[in-house]
Amino acid sequence: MKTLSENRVFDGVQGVYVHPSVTCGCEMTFALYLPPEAAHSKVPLLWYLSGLTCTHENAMTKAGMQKYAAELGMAVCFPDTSPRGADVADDKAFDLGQGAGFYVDASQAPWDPHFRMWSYVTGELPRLIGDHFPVEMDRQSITGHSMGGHGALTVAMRQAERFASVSAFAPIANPVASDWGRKQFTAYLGNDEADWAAHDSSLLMRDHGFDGPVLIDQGTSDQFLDLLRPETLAEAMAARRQDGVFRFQKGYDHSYFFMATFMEAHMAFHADALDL
Ligand SMILES: N[C@@H](CCC(=O)N[C@@H](CSC=O)C(=O)NCC(=O)O)C(=O)O
Repeated sequence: MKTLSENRVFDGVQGVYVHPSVTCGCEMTFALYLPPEAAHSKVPLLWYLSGLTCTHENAMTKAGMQKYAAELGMAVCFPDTSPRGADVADDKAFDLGQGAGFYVDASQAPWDPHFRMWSYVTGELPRLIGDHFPVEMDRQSITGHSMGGHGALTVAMRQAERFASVSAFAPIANPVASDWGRKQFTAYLGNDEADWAAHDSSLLMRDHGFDGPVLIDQGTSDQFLDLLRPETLAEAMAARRQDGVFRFQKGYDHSYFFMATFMEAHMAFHADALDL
């Protein structure tokens, strides 16, 4: 692993690191914020999974998480959203290929050699972080935006033992019934829709939910509302009687201005679940 940069911010360190990924078969970059406490003891870890077109950098620079992470004593990890490189398959569309890994392991050509974001964020990257940084791997929570909200919810519901809490900003909430999902799952996973269900947060919520608190924020002026299908997840939470809150926030769109506005509340929610 190589350090690309380390900057002091709110008395902690915002680092960016690159490592050869066995899972993705290419170099992967991630960012990790360590709060001041991490200089002398291990700290809990919050994952932030980003959306379409993002790298590790968007949330690191625009979500305003470092101030709250420093105050709460929490590390934050920002993975990339896909494998990258000249040898990695891509597509002209912004919502397929590089920058659009959808947190699944592809089984179809030409994506299958590298597009293994499920295994990367659930296996290889957590192991690497736990081995190299002062984080408490038995105290983790997860959040994300849009495609990353979909990732956060599906990872949390399928690896419930790993996470104290899950939240999401404007998640792609029902990808099996949306053009943000059907196109990508067909490309990455193939035509058998039975293989898609494990990556749909509304279906997972209906089937088994999450054993912990859930917080979802969705802007009412989001330009992608019809693709996100928030009502399907809200209905599934109600049907499941899930411990959680689903909030429609009046006038907010899909941008990082929305995340920055509600980030403090999300981080306080996770801090509470992590007993901070
Ligand atoms: N270029 C696209 C819009 C892409 C976009 O809005 N991406 C969002 C995530 S959307 C769902 O996953 C994002 O977070 N972008 C990065 C940012 O820094 O804002 C279009 O033209 O429609």
